[in-house]
This record gives sequence, C-alpha cells and structure tokens, in this order.
Amino acid sequence: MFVILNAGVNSEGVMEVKKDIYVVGAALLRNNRILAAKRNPDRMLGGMWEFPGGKIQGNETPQAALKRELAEEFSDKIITGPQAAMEVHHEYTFGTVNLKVYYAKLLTQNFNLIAHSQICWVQSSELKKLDWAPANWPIIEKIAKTDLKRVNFDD
Ligand SMILES: Nc1nc2c([nH]c(=O)n2[C@H]2C[C@H](O)[C@@H](COP(=O)(O)OP(=O)(O)OP(=O)(O)O)O2)c(=O)[nH]1
Repeated sequence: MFVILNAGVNSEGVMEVKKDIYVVGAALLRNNRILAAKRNPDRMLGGMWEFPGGKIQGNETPQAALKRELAEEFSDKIITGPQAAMEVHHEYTFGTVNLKVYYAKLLTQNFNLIAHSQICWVQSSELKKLDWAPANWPIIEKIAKTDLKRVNFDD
C-alpha cells in the first residue's frame, strides 16, 4: 500500500498531485512600516498584494533568492534579517505554495517596478485592510502582532 500526500481531486473528479512551489518574500521595513506590492494584473493572482520576492531556484538559500528577486523586480539591493513568521503551506489550484517571509531593509530605493503595478508602505495597524494573496494571511496576522521596532538585524 502507498499513500499519496498533497493530492486532491480536480473539477473533473480526477485525482491529481499538487506541485510544490517554494517561494520567498521580503517584509521590507522602513520607519516601522512594511512594504506591500500589488501584483501586475496579467500575472497569476493579479491585483493581489504580496511581499516582493519569488520562487527559489535550484540550491539557492532563501536569502540569496530574495536578493536576486529584489534586484530583478525592483532593481534594488537589500539586507535580510530574521524570518517574520512560520513557513506557510497554501494549496492553490495551480499547486502548493510553500512561503517563507523574511524581514529585510532596502540599501537602495530605485523601485523600478516590472512585476507590480503599485507599492505602498503600510503601518502594522493597516496591514489587514489590503487584499493579500491567500497564502499570506497567517504571516500578516503574525507581523501585525509584532513590535516592528524590535526586529533585530544585528545577527
Ligand atoms: N513573491 C511572492 N509570491 C507569492 C506571495 N504570496 C503568494 O501566494 N505568492 C505566490 C504567487 C505565485 O504563485 C508564487 C510566486 O511566484 P512568482 O510568479 O512571484 O515567482 P517568480 O518571480 O519567480 O516568477 P516567474 O519568473 O516564475 O514568473 O507564490 C508573496 O507574498 N510573494
């Protein structure tokens, strides 16, 4: 006997195994606010708010993937800090997104947007007002409860 994990039944009643997608996002911090980025309308989950970042490639560390993604998406350099919340495993129709989010700070501020239509610096108390991608909610809950002044970048 064998067990298929991560499987579901699609709309035609056929069992399918969801593909695992490993994603990393940056909770960029500035003046106790967090940067939210709105996905371009033509992308998967278009129009929803997310943390800038993307898929981890090959043997990349999450931090290396974040630096690469921020350079690609914003033309910006960052430093990374602690993980903002536990990893989230969220099943979308197209696969299971395994999302890790790290606090980060910008070393440059070009914001040369190619994947996003809008960015916005959001106070903790306003975070839950945005239409976040579904996988992000447990992370938003955790960040909203965190004292952002105490996030430590010294390690
Ligand atoms: N970057 C990012 N992606 C997220 C978040 N929340 C969430 O559900 N996702 C989903 C959306 C996508 O299905 C997936 C990330 O893929 P992506 O399309 O942004 O990744 P990528 O930049 O590597 O894109 P590509 O080159 O493969 O098109 O994770 C988030 O906060 N940030």
